[in-house]
Amino acid sequence: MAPHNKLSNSNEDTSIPVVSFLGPVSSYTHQAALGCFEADRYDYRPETTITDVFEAVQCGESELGVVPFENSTNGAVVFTLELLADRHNRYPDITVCSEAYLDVSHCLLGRKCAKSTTESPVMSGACTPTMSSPDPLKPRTSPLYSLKHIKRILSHPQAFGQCETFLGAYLKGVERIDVSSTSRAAEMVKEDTTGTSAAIASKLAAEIHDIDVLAQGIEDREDNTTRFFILRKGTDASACKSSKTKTLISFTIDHRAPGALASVLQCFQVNALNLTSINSRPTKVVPFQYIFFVEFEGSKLRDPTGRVNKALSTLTQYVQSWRWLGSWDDKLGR
Ligand SMILES: O=C(O)C(=O)C[C@]1(C(=O)O)C=C[C@@H](O)C=C1
Repeated sequence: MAPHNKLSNSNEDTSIPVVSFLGPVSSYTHQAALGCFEADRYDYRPETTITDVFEAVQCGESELGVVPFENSTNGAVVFTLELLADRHNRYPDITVCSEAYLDVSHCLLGRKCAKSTTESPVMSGACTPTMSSPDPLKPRTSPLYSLKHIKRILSHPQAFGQCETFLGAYLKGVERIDVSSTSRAAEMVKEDTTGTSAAIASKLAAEIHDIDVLAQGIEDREDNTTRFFILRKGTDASACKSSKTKTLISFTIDHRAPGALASVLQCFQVNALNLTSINSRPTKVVPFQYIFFVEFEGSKLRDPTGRVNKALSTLTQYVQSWRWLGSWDDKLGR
C-alpha cells in the first residue's frame, strides 16, 4: 500500500496510511474502522459525508475508506449504493477490499429535563391495543428519564429506521431531522442550548460529547448489525486469503428483453455460486430502469475452480454494461 501521510521530513519513511471514514468521531463507521485497523498504525480521518470518503480514496488522499453498506434491520444504505452506481464515472478505480460487521445498539441522547429528572418516564398510549392496532409492537426498553421536553430528534436516516418501535411508543409525532451521521446528531444536540433536541447515537457518542443517555438499547431488534465496506483504489490481489470470499458486481440490462435479469442470475446458478445480496438503484436515464447490484460467494481474484470468472464472462452476453466492484474475505460470523 502506498504511504501518503508524512510524519517527518527525514529520509526514513515514517508515513502511515490514511483511513477515511464517515465521521465525526464516534460514528458507528468510526467504531467499525477501529475494529479493522490498529489505531497506532493508521491515520484516521473523519469525513463529513460518504461521498467525501469515496472522493478521498479515488483521488489518493486516503489509502482506505470505510462506509456503511447495509443493516440487518433496515436494509441497504442507499447513499453508498448511489456512489457505487457511479453513473458519471467519478470513482472508476474504487473497489471493495474488505468488510466489517458491527453490533449496533442505539441510545437516545439529550439533556435530562431540568424540572423532572426524578419524574418517572411516561409511556404513551402507543402500546395500548386499539381497534385499528389490536396487537401493537412493544418496545424492547423504556426511557430512563422523562422525554416530555423533547421537541425534535436528530439522526442518520438509517438509525431512525432501526428504532421505529421505541419512537412510535415514546416519541410519536415528534419532528425527525435527518443528519449526515449519528455522531453529527450528537454534536448538534450538544450545541442546542434549549435542551429540547435528542439524538439517536451510540453510548460512545454520549461519552465523547458529554450528553445524557435518556434511553438505551432502543433498537427494534437485539441482533441489529451493520455491515461496512472497506474501499481502496485499484485491486489488491492479496485481499482474498480465506476459503470464504465474496464478490460484488453492478450491471444494467435491456429492460425490454424478457428474462434478461433471469439470464444474468442464471450465470451464477449454473456455476453453483450462491448469491448473498441483490440491490438496485434507478439508472436516472430512463424512469423505472435500474442498475442492479449482485453480491455472491467466491472471488474473481482467487478462483481455483474458475467458476467465478466463467460466470462473469458468460454474463457479458446478457448485460448492457457491467462492472466488477471487488472481491474480499467473507467476515460474517467471524
Ligand atoms: O451514522 C453513523 O454513525 C454511521 O456510521 C452510519 C450508519 C449507517 O449508515 O448505517 C451506520 C450504522 C448504523 O446502521 C446507523 C448509521
